[in-house]
Amino acid sequence: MEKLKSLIPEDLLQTVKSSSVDDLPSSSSSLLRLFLGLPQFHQAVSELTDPDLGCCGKNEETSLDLKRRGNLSFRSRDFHDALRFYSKALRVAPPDAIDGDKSLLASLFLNRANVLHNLGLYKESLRDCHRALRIDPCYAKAWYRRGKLNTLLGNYKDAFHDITVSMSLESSLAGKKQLQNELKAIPEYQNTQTSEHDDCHPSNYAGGDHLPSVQTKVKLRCVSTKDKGRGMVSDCDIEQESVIHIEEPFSVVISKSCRETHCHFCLNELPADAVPCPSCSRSVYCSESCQIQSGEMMLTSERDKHHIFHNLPDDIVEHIKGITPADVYYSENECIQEHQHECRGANWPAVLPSDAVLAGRVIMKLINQGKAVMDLSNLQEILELSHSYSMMNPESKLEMHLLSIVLIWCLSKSSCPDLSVCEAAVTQTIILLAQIKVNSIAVVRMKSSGDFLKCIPSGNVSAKEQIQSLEQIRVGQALYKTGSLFNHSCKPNIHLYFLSRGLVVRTTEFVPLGSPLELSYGPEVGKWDCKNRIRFLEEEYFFHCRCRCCSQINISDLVINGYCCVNTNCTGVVLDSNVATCESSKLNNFLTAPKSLDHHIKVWEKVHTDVGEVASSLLSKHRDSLHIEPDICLKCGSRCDVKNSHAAVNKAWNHLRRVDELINSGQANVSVISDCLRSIAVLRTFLHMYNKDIADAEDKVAQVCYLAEELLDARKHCEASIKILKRLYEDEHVVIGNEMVKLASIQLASGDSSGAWNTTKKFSKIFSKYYGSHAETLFSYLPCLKQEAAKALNLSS
Ligand SMILES: C[S@@+](CC[C@H](N)C(=O)[O-])C[C@H]1O[C@@H](n2cnc3c(N)ncnc32)[C@H](O)[C@@H]1O
Repeated sequence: MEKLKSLIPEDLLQTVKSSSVDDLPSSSSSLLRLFLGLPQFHQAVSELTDPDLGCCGKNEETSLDLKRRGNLSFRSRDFHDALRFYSKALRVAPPDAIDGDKSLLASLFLNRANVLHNLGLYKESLRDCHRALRIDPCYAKAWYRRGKLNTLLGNYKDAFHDITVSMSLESSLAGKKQLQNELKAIPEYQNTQTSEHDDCHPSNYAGGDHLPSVQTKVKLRCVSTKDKGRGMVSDCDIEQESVIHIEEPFSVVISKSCRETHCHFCLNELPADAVPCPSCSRSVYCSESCQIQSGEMMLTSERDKHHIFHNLPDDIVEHIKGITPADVYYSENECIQEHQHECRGANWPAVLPSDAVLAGRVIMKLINQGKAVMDLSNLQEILELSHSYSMMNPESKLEMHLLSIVLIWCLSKSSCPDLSVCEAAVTQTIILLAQIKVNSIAVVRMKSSGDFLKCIPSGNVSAKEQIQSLEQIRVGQALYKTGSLFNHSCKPNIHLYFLSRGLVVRTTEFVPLGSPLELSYGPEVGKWDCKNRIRFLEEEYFFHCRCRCCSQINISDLVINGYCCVNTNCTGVVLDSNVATCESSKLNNFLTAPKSLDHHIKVWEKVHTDVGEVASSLLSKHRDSLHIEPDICLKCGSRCDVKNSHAAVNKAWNHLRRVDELINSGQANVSVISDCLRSIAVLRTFLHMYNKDIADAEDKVAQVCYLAEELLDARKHCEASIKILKRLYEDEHVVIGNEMVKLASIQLASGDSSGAWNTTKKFSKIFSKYYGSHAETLFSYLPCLKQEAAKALNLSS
């Protein structure tokens, strides 16, 4: 991209960078004309579309080499390395390649099945045998391995049939005899289960996560609002914790960082027996059903070899046909085909940013559905999504011009020759990219619990593990057409989460009829102060937030970055100039809007009734003093030197930041704790008691104390952090739930079973408010922590 940018003359560069939506036809056609005439452009795009130049195609030689390396690792019993090599070999193996007298793919699946068997991953191994047999139904060793696995898994009837088929394919007498013995070793199979086949039907996708249904009585409506464009509102009273919306994405693309670890269709974590895309070496799926749903063919043998088994008993032939059907059943309608146009080894989907790949998927979906015309001139009217192109910064505008030209070119060259590379297509794609910026949603998962969950049995802190903490990873980016109609609020009343690639939206409070249903696009009251939230939304989403909390005074915004008063008897708050400017403009807007004389009083009462006892401890009780100025205490009016306080706080933080390194390198000990306590004392001297920095510092100290096995102190500091966070958010905010998970693990470790049990009940209630019955599926350590707490309570009673 940088090379292409350098080819644009200065005047055109300026035209593009300063373009508005109305200028797009002219700026995009000038840029397109320039590029089409430049050999450097053609050179660059041919590298993106030519499968021979790219690195995403199949390659028999590489696959054979990886197979050899896998074999060596297997022989030296390094099963993890062998698994890695065979999985890589599978990704680059061409579907028709032969190794010796066998299909390369079938032999790789079977080799991997052997490795998985040795690693104790029996179900995964069974699935790989199944895959080898679907490609080659006459693969005696695969039938044999399958029989062994089915025996281990207690599927004796299947095991008997598998070994019988293997025996029928075995030519040597000695071999037949050995198999005969294996058959005899299978326990009596009457009334035993049969194995679960790896179901490849598309309706069965996504690692088993099925979307819940929307509560039957819930009604929503899309309305036009004065400040925020269209938005969703409730069309009836809606109870807290109701599922109000579910939706499959219109299009989704996996994050670059998750390409090797997550399924490219459902975005769930990949199992050890992941299946590759049959046409490229880039995409990989958790199962055949995801592979097919993505629009790919499953790897199957084209020849029907079932006649070879004609002299076997009928029930065995049926068994064979059940496992190795000649045709795989799937209907075109059930396939999303979102990946096909990126296949055949072209490099551009691996190189272009996610926004552009997502745009490519949207365009191809609309073309495949017969909705978009070939010059894409009707794209906007089909999608009906909002965008903020004119508000974007000059660099983003230039980037979008370049990306849309490159994308349209790549699509037309690698998969859709009828697509016209013209000004209309480029203009519409630029708008689509702008729509994606504002409307696409990051699909997230909680980090695998296995990475950080160590449920500590009561009274035992021998493991030097960090306290539980919840980390999200961004696994993909998706466009949900209705989901994108929910506006943002810094104090949201709905919460969204994902089951596989499906979106679930839930209310987190009671929502009366006609109220806006709004979620947080990232910033929330309690997380950042008002000016930081506004800045984030302007930079990332290109709009100025008009939610209630960004236009009216609220206590959290006043204290989150506040300083304390110099007067030690005063509990008031002092603001620096940035925060004071933002907060006083909120106050002024509020005061000046209605003109009645009574207004001042009304505002004052409102402030006090809304924020209750905290407000009265922070602000002057005299109506006339309702005035926000930097460096002046809002309660007693004392002047404070915020600059000086700021320097002292920074110094303390530099110290606390170094503590992180010690925690991570496992060097947290008692001397670190006393240093941390000194830093906290500094923070408490200069900052307001509800300043978020103190909560963060307390949290850090709790961590250090926990690692140093000073559990009572760990608990005290964890509780201190929670106390502040409750003031900044609200008692039952999910952030408090997360902190309580930490508190419960400290309580468990210190043997406080009833404390742990009570905390567990509290955080379970909070998580259920946000995630309903999915909480325990999404956070697999929650049931574990609950179980430990219950066990500890029973033991102690
Ligand atoms: C994902 S869309 C939401 C639907 C949009 N209102 C529409 O008409 O299609 C995001 C856009 O909605 C508007 N919006 C959402 N929340 C807002 C808020 N709190 N304040 C101002 N505008 C908001 C902004 O224009 C933003 O770019």
